[in-house]
Amino acid sequence: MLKVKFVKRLPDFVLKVDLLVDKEILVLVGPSGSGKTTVLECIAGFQKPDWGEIILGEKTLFSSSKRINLPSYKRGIGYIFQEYALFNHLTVRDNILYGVKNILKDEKEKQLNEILKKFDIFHLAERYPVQLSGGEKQRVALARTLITKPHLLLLDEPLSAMDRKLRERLCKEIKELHGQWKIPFVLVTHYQYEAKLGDKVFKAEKGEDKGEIIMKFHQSA
Ligand SMILES: Nc1ncnc2c1ncn2[C@@H]1O[C@H](COP(=O)(O)OP(=O)(O)OP(=O)(O)O)[C@@H](O)[C@H]1O
Repeated sequence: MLKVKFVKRLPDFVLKVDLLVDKEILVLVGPSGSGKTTVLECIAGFQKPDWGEIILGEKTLFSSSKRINLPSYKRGIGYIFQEYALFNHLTVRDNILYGVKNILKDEKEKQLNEILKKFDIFHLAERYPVQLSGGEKQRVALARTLITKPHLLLLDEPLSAMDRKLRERLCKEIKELHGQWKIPFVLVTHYQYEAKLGDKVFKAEKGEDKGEIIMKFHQSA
């Protein structure tokens, strides 16, 4: 279970977030600049809220009252960025192994082979990211993240660079993957069609409170 409740002052508005995510897919929808990436970055530990709490399972990731702010590498979170952020100078194999530390070489190879098979990218292991299609890059990015066994997966507009047909296929893949992994997924998008992936969909809504502009995410029916 992920509990997120925080306030963060941004240059143009105050972002107020209150979300509860079980082992389900939560989608945040909103126009450009509504604070979606900021929500993910606060959960991941790349940005700091001004006030509030972020709790994942039993672990407090952030608490303003308890003065806790775990660094991102201790949060056990996987993050899929907008453009996947693969390392272009590394092969698929080395991209995937990048985050796997402190385990024996044989075990590392075993985990690598398992994940390459699972994502149907075994044949791509020695290729570089520039030699991959958009869908293949997504699978490598997912494999790289999931090999670290995160307790939560954050996806920032994972399908925005794809054509419609591929988007539909990859939407399905994300849904299937979620069924296997059984951890909370939080996906942000400004496309309505990706919202159908969500067990819960929250939409950005602008309001006003005591003369201040507030941005909140409200659950849509
Ligand atoms: N590091 C930062 N410093 C100051 N302002 C920022 C910073 N990052 C984002 N902002 C501002 O915060 C607001 C929310 O940005 P954010 O990137 O979270 O929106 P978004 O909904 O993810 O947008 P998009 O869909 O375009 O990615 C914007 O007004 C943006 O200009």
